[in-house]
Amino acid sequence: MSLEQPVALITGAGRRFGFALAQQLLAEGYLVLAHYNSSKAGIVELEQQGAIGIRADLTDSTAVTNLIDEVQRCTKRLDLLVNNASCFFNNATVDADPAALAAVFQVHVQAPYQLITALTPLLQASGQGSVINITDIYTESPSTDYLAYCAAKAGLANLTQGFAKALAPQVRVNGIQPGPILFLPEHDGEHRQKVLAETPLHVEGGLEPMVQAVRFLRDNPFVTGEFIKVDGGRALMI
Ligand SMILES: NC(=O)C1=CN([C@@H]2O[C@H](COP(=O)(O)OP(=O)(O)OC[C@H]3O[C@@H](n4cnc5c(N)ncnc54)[C@H](OP(=O)(O)O)[C@@H]3O)[C@@H](O)[C@H]2O)C=CC1
Ligand SMILES: Nc1nc2c(c(=O)[nH]1)N=C([C@H](O)[C@@H](O)CO)CN2
Repeated sequence: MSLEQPVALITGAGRRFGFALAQQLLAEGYLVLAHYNSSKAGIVELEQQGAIGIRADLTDSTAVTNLIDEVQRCTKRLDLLVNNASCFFNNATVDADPAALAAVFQVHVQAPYQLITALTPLLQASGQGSVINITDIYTESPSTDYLAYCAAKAGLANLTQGFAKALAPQVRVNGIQPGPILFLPEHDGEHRQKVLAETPLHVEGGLEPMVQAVRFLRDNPFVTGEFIKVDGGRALMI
């Protein structure tokens, strides 16, 4: 790693948005620390492009500590931390399993808190340290089908504002509130049509608009404690 090479840690980098963002940052010359839990195949692909894969189950605080230790072994600076990892559990899932309920808050609140707190010295050493937390449009108007998930994402949104105040001026902290950027394979046509009918731009956003929002928040030196909605206008309708 050269002295000037920027370094990014992305959680949940093994698939979908986290994977796409990792590839973009690799292409921009970053040393990417690609965190994952189960998506090893994506990490192998990123490692072939120069990333360093680090596994940690973010429901396990000891695993998070080990992740932090590994990051500190890999680098003396951190230019960008993206808290992307997320477990999208609905009410039925968390009602059936107390561990799933706990996981929603461990992954979305506890682990980001641990990571931001412990990695602040590396973010300060960057001279342009930036944290971007991926929340959700439903933090302000919760979905009744995902009560715990929305509460946890609201907690991450609050951490975003709190750390923005606490870490200024050395480190900026912002959030992105996605809408329907990428459906899950299990989302059937009826669900997709319903969601897009309720979305003013009537299309699934895709991952590039999210990457563009990361670049804006990363590069704008006078924005902190702020959120960008990348949702096709869906937040207007909920
Ligand atoms: N897709 C969409 O339309 C929307 C997405 N968002 C948010 O945008 C972000 C990216 O979305 P998307 O790519 O669809 O997310 P996914 O649900 O596809 O991926 C989530 C990532 O989180 C990781 N993860 C989940 N649980 C754990 C855990 N216990 N320990 C460690 N890592 C874990 C997964 O790792 P692994 O695969 O290695 O297990 C995975 O890489 C998320 O924060 C999501 O909440 C918000 C609104 C809409
Ligand atoms: N971790 C995730 N969180 C969310 C997802 C997802 O796929 N993974 N998707 C949504 C959207 O509601 C989307 O599925 C459109 O219905 C919210 N959060």
